[in-house]
Amino acid sequence: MTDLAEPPIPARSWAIIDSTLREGEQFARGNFKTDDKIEIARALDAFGVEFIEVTTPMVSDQTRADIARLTGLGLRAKILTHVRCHMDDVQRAADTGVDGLDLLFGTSSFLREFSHGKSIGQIIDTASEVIGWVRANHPHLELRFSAEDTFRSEEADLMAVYGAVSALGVHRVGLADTVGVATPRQVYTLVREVRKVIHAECGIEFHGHNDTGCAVSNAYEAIEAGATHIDTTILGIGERNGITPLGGFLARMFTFDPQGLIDKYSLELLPELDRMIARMVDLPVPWNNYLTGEFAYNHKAGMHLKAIYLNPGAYEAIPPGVFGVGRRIQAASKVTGKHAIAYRARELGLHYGEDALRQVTDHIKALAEQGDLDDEHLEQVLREWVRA
Ligand SMILES: CC(=O)SCCNC(=O)CCNC(=O)[C@H](O)C(C)(C)COP(=O)(O)OP(=O)(O)OC[C@H]1O[C@@H](n2cnc3c(N)ncnc32)[C@H](O)[C@@H]1OP(=O)(O)O
Ligand SMILES: O=C(O)CCC(=O)C(=O)O
Ligand SMILES: [Mg+2]
Repeated sequence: MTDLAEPPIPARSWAIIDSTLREGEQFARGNFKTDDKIEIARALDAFGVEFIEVTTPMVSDQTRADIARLTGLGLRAKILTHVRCHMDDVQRAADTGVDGLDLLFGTSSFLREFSHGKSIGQIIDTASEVIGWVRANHPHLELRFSAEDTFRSEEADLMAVYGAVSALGVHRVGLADTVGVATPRQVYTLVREVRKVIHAECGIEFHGHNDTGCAVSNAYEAIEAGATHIDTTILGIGERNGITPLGGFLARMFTFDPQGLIDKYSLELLPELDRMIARMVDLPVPWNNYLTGEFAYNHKAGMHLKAIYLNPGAYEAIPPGVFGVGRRIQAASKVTGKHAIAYRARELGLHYGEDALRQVTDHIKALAEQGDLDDEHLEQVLREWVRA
């Protein structure tokens, strides 16, 4: 028999930059107050993300004060602020107590024409002034430079910009799929190309929007190609329909390196994180959310249920308990089968012969044609059938 499973990829070293407190503030319903920000930062820290990205202090005095509160919490996670590659912004950001600055400058023709109006040469000149100033005056700060709208930028422009900022000594470069247009193959190829023009210790960060549904797979391909940092937000909140969700990304990575993830993160806290953000943005956790959605571990069809009772791994790629969630068995539907009914009956201390089991199963399937039965109704039918 042919084994269709891909061989596991070797464990790679990567870290999460959670941007719920930056990209998440750009979500339609994201407007976090000081206490919310503290709650989010503490929860992310308890979960174990390595970095927390916060909004630029240029937004307002309140935002600046909030950043100072967050940096004073003594969290284990490093706090980064996301700022334009501009002297005013970095001067304002440098003394907020953050561990690093995530600089960005749009390099696509869209952003060069309609956003900041600078040429590639001017971008490199400004980057050298800004990076030079930070390195001279705040050498402890971790520096990242990202070419916003990377995947609609010219490759030659990108290589010139990344090569220049790497030579100026940034710790990481960022590739941003700002409008969510990149394919996994494009991400893989570009990360490999960028690696060739940056210094050996320079990290590569990937930030992917989900407009075309590729945010998780693009993050995965970035890592495959050698990226070292992935941007996420809780529930994927962000501009438009958001970015790589923390839970979805971890689900993807768990299948390759379960123990690595268990060692690095408090995975069982994920449902609390998702519920916390759902509460703050006043929306439900989506029913089909990765791992924590209401039906993410619902099992219904008879063929599935037979196998699930014997070994849940038969129809689950990831054990739910690791992520602090439970499975739901929906035995009383028209798509159920005799094994599921027998199992539920045994749980209730009821036993049927083969014929009776077939009959009660068919009866339940017929009843369910009018709508699925809840567990109480199923129990009632099973008990009455035994008496009958
Ligand atoms: C894809 C992303 O998510 S990028 C991150 C987006 N984040 C934010 O916008 C953070 C929140 N933003 C804000 O609070 C405000 O936009 C501020 C404080 C940054 C700027 O506010 P304003 O001065 O009122 O400008 P406004 O927002 O209307 O326009 C953006 C300005 O940034 C400039 N700009 C855009 N990108 C860059 C860049 N990488 N470096 C320098 N300047 C830039 C634009 O040219 C424009 O300035 P201009 O009016 O001098 O041409
Ligand atoms: O700074 C970055 O790398 C990402 C900025 C951003 O949010 C985007 O391009 O979508
Ligand atoms: Mg973004």
